Amino acid sequence: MSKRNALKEKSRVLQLDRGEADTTASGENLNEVKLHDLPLFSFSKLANATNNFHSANKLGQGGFGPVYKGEFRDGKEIAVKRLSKASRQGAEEFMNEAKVISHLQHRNLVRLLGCCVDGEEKMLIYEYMPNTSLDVFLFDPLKRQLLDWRKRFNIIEGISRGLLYLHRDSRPRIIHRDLKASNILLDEELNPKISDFGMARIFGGKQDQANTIKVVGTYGYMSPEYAMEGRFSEKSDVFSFGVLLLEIVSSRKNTGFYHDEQSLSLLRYAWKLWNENNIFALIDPVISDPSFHSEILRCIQVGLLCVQEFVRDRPTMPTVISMLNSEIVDLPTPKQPAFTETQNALDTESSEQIRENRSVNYVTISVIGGR
Ligand SMILES: Nc1ncnc2c1ncn2[C@@H]1O[C@H](COP(=O)(O)OP(=O)(O)OP(=O)(O)O)[C@@H](O)[C@H]1O
Repeated sequence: MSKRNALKEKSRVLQLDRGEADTTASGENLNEVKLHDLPLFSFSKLANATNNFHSANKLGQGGFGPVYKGEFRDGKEIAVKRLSKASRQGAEEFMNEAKVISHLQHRNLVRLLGCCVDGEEKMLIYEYMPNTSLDVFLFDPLKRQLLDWRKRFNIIEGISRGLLYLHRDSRPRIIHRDLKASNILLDEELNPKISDFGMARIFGGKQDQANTIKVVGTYGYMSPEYAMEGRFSEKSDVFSFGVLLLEIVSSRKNTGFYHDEQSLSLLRYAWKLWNENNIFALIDPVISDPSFHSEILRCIQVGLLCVQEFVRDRPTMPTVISMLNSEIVDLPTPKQPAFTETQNALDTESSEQIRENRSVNYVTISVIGGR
């Protein structure tokens, strides 16, 4: 390799400067990510685009640092995630995100436009999503009225297609592990894009499940086998998708939702209504036009199938899509969802403790895994 090419190659390697390298069992260096074909942006270009990372340009704060809105001279808008130097966890997620998303391209995944590596500075540059994230619409009394049923169904379909791509069509295959409303970004036409791959895992060859003692994810969206045993697979993402689907239909958060004096999670409430033959009561009145009822009911039933307690009972994403499109006409009757029978560890006061342990939006529940 010529000196010039070697230099170019070096600049395409993101490195964490923290002494000894962490490696995987196969010897892969986790502190180094090779970003072939990913455009590099200079620090000065990004500083210009974001008005020197001005606080007025700040879109929010994620697990690995602030996110800024920027605009290039030609008018192209971007979102810049800047790795904050303080957080080691953030640095790991940053490297993971760069590694995972630089391989992916799908219209329902947020697009990574490039990166910046300049001394201590590390940034990832994304297409800008003017409507921010789904939670901002869904859980706001005024904004949710902008989401009629057609738009919501389009969002459900888009997320399911993005997830199908990750599970079955992308190379390598990906388990997202943190699917939730705040990780679904919306473009100008409210089309959904799955984002935040900081916790995603790459699955090789025929691998269909993995274990971890470090459970990362978000309270309310994690499947029982993942939250309690650290076991994750396509089906743990399917569980999160089911929670998300029920949230989209009801405009209610799975967590922090209380019905009457009893505290019921959304899953419990949905299951109660299902058993009382009163499932239409779950539908957000904003979308409750009787002409859509059969389509909405189908979506609720798919959602309930996805959140079933046992992994084997939950559908895969190809089946979910066939069910949503009515290619499968007769849907199975859902069995009991997870976290609905007894007061579960994730559903009682101990969840308060878990919430307190949350750093921004994720939890580390290694205790529940029973090391
Ligand atoms: N491409 C983008 N376009 C517009 N806004 C974005 C974009 N990416 C992120 N944001 C906004 O920036 C904020 C932080 O995003 P980020 O993905 O870093 O963290 P998060 O998902 O909110 O939290 P966590 O990383 O803890 O899960 C969010 O409020 C999101 O709405």
